[in-house]
Amino acid sequence: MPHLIVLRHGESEWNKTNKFCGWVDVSLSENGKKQAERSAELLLKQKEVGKPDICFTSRLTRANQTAEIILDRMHRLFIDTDKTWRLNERHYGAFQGRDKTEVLAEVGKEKYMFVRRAYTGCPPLCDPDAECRSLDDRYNLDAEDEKKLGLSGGEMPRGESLEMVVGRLVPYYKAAIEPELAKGRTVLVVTHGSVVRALLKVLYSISDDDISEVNIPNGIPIKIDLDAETLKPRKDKWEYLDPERAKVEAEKVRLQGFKK
Ligand SMILES: O=C(O)[C@H](O)COP(=O)(O)O
Repeated sequence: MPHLIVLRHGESEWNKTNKFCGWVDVSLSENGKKQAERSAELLLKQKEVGKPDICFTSRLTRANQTAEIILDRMHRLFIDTDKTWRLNERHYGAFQGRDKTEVLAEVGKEKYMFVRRAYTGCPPLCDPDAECRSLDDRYNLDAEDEKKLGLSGGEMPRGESLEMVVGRLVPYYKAAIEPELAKGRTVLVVTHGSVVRALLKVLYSISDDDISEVNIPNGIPIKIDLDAETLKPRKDKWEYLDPERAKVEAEKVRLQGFKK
């Protein structure tokens, strides 16, 4: 039976300092590294799932570090690890680098939560020559793989809604990730909060309204057992490998910016 293991990276330095991050390439905090270690421990206990056969991650350091820590602890550093911009966090546009509490005070609670969690919520766009777009060389790194997969990334984003993340994720999921699951493999996807939300929305047919209530904690794996034929989830709800901690941490994510 194919297994999909999905998680958001461990706490980043900017998660810790309450800043919007998006495509800015920051590292894990020490706590984030510990969360990655704990994720590996949780996965090692999942005897029926077995160890990952292949890993997919983003072009951002915080996710790559998390993946490397997990694979190292599971003695699976030798497996293929595919990196792609399509698993990057949503681009947070002109909010990137800004303090969440300051943005909340500036735009008000309704707009703040609309941008963060509404399906169509999009931050103000960043300047075309903004620092964060220095990723474009790595973005171009994917050009060859994109061509092989029959994908074309188009213009680099300057700010994304969750709807836009779904739009750039799904073609990649179908072209690169699903074929691995169709082989009955265990696939590890180490990515970002918005991408996990996008994937859950598609896999569990979560409505555009209901997805705004979904918050993703740092560094707690979600195990999704898939039907071998349809590659759809066998259960109607995803399960965290540490459900109690996930509930507490997800609420903290929702409240980011409201408490200093
Ligand atoms: O990119 C970021 O700022 C965070 O990882 C996600 O932030 P959010 O939970 O406010 O969307």
